[in-house]
Amino acid sequence: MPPSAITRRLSAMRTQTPSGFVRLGWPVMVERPLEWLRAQSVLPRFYWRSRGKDACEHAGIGCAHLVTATHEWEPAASPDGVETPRYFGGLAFDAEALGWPGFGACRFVLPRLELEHRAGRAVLYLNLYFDGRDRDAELDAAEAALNALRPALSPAPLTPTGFTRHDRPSAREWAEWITQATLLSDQARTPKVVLSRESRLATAQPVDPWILLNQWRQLAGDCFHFGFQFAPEAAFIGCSPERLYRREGTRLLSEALAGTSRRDGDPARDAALAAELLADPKNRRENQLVHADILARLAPLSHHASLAEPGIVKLRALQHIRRDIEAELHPWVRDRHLLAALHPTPAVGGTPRDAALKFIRRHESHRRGWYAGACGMLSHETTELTVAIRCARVTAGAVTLYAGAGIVIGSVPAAEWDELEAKIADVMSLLG
Ligand SMILES: C=C(O[C@H]1C=CC=C(C(=O)O)[C@@H]1O)C(=O)O
Ligand SMILES: [Mg+2]
Repeated sequence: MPPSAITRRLSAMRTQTPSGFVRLGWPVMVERPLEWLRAQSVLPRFYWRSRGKDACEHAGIGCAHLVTATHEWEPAASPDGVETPRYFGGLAFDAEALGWPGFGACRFVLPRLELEHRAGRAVLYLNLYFDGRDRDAELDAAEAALNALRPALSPAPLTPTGFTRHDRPSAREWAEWITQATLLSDQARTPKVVLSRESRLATAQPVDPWILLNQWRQLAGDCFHFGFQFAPEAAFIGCSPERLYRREGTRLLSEALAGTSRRDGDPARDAALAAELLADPKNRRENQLVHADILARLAPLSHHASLAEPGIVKLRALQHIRRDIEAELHPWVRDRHLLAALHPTPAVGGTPRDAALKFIRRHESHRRGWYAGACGMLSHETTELTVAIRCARVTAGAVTLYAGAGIVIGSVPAAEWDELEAKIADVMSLLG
């Protein structure tokens, strides 16, 4: 139950004319936001945690305001100018080839209730949005959300479930695509195209997406962790190492994360693999095409942008080349400009963007939906979005995994197929 000061404020609002955005928060005793989220029956439900060991966890339920097109979104400020709303959601990879019922091209939600967990302390926020609304209906909806709150559950293990696996494309089709994409004629048109595979694991018993996410994130330390469930039938979860961008006011952080090799348990061999990766022409090309594109697209939006030296990101089963990008944006730049410029980057689409999208639409028979899209949190002060890779769609009868690989000159079908396997290794190890 919320403290009486909160219920009193809600009652007082019934005799006032509140406007805009109002956020009421109070401390709560919640240790594990995912277990709190799993207990709630209200949809949508979602979870977001940025990369980095000090990142805050966000869990949200219900919807106080929905944005389905980022060009419509103008960040509202509360009347006191202190609190601004935070929206959680994402974009599909390709708005012209959606698939995935219920997700749509763009869906960002201002949660009705938002749990924020930072450094062991949790605060629950109730969000109210009065613009264009009937005051009493908005207050009724807020009170109903509070009455529907349930206490957190205890951590639960993943129920073991057998599955049968079906890949689209098959290894043979994949080899044909790679051959096609690396033909000289296609290389001239699309020097890089990121091709992907859908692996559908049909399960005998339903898998709880939040239990799966909870275990998955423990294998994926230095990653963004996310989950979105808009309707009972389907949830989208994942642990991605890649930042699309983080914007703090006019300061922008982005990165080129592309180029992959496996890891080795022996530290000396692991370091040798990293050195080989940094020196390998095919992997360097994959990465180079990403940072060149991001820098070119940021140029009209920023005063200056800088590119860091290549570094290695070590994940549990693989390592990637990463080059950090930093820019100072012009003051007129909004998230809608950044999204239009940066999404999809050549780390998941290819380059040039339109030619790569055409190649993907022509060859891939599965729908990417939100795989390779962008997801995270939007707000007036800070926006942070991850590139939605290393992810799964969980439905009643299946867990469907997605993985892609950047195809450039020098790509070998069998090696790229192995790269797809390595990219789903963490979640596969949990499903047994
Ligand atoms: C497209 C994916 O990974 C991208 C990110 C890092 C490395 C990549 C690569 O080396 O091919 C991909 O560009 C995916 O995991 O589905
Ligand atoms: Mg690659």
